[in-house]
Amino acid sequence: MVSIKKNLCAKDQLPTQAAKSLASIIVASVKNRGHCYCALSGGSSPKPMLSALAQENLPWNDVSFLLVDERWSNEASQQNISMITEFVTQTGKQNIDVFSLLLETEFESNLAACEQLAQSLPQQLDLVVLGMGLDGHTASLFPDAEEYQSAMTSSQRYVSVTPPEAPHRRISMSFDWISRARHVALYIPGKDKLSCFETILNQSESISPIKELVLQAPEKLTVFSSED
Ligand SMILES: O=C1O[C@H](COP(=O)(O)O)[C@@H](O)[C@H](O)[C@H]1O
Repeated sequence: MVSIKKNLCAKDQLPTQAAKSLASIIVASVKNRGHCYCALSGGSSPKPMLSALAQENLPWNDVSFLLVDERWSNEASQQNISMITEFVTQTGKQNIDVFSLLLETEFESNLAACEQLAQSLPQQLDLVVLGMGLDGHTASLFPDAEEYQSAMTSSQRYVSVTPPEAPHRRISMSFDWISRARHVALYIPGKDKLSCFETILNQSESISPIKELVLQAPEKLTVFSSED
């Protein structure tokens, strides 16, 4: 099996430790290239880590944040952008660059607007922070969605995905854009997510965007998790 970097620690230490590692990637990107483009995932797991990241001494005005994926919902509590807005508020800094994926009122024209926005950003992002659902999806690349294969092979930067089980239609970074990033962090706190990750990797027949990432870009990937 391919070897990947794994940062495992106690669950209560994970948010701070992961935030410190991600902060050093952000600082190095700004030092080397003058700016850092960082894509963040939604869901509930990253919240404590983002609160810790907000306390780091970062060159905030040289960082742009965008979303790995978004849920097509009118309810703010369901939208991934709410989590980033909260994170930015926690930094206490003004004028941090954040790109929303909720730009238009109709889904297809919104997707086109997201793509246009994404095309104005670098082809190689500096850092993409992924999460993972216990069904094995990452970003909004759901293996059981009809659009899965096209989302995995599309050269568009954002794609449309309709998960059959999970709520809301989604706008997701394509596998292609994710896998081009300089660094990809997979933030999966807790033993359930860690064991789901290991099962996916060990099952020869599993269809999974995470397995594809491990196979196609292992050198970019760092897994942050905990065994408790
Ligand atoms: O729906 C989503 O789920 C995953 C995992 O979320 P979590 O609540 O288990 O942390 C997330 O990475 C993704 O961005 C989100 O849209």
